Amino acid sequence: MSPLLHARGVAKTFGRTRALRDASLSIDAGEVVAISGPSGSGKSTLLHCLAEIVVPDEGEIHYGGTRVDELDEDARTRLRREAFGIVFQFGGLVPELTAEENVAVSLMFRGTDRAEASAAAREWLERVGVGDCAALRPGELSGGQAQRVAVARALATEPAVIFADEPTGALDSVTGEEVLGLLLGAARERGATVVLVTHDNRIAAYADREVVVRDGVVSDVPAVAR
Ligand SMILES: Nc1ncnc2c1ncn2[C@@H]1O[C@H](COP(=O)(O)OP(=O)(O)OP(=O)(O)O)[C@@H](O)[C@H]1O
Repeated sequence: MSPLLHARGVAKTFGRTRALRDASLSIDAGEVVAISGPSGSGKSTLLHCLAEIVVPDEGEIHYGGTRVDELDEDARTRLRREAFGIVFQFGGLVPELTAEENVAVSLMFRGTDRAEASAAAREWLERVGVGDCAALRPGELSGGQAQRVAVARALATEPAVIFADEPTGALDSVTGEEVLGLLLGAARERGATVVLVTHDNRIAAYADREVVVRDGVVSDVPAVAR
């Protein structure tokens, strides 16, 4: 079986910084993979390349057997909206929108009408334990509440892959583990794939597999050879 996500020889430079030099990684459908490594080693850049947020300078990214790093911006945006859910360290919620609207918007981008999207958003907020925050804006939420809203937003579209960049990094350890538990519980229930960046060993231990980035290099044994 070919992997769901596959990076081969990916390199990315920002100005004079070589963020990634040679990253190769294969992820199977339904796997929960932690990307760990020292600060500045290129973890987030790798996640952003896999999630089609950043285009690599060299190398290839394949998703579902199709090469996706060469798609144009519109096609990559469509892929992100249709197949991916993304959780950032600080939530990345839109400050002007309420919690409910933040979640509903991701569904509306996919064509769900407003009433249905709002109802689904309220349901997801309930599921992650912040149903009573639906009418609040991100500035009125605690860090843990905001991150639960971000998790609801990422899960609401039922994506095939959830990318999470230090999703618990801004939270205390108990809240962080609760938020991670919600994210992984919902993902595993649906057989979704999760790619999680973390520098925290305790968080990485929740994954099926951990890959380490060092100085922009990742070497990973393809799933078929393990
Ligand atoms: N948009 C950017 N512009 C300029 N430099 C960047 C950009 N993104 C990343 N870098 C640089 O690339 C290198 C790798 O960054 P990256 O964020 O991928 O590392 P990381 O392993 O996720 O780090 P951390 O654990 O500290 O978040 C760093 O030196 C960083 O400063």
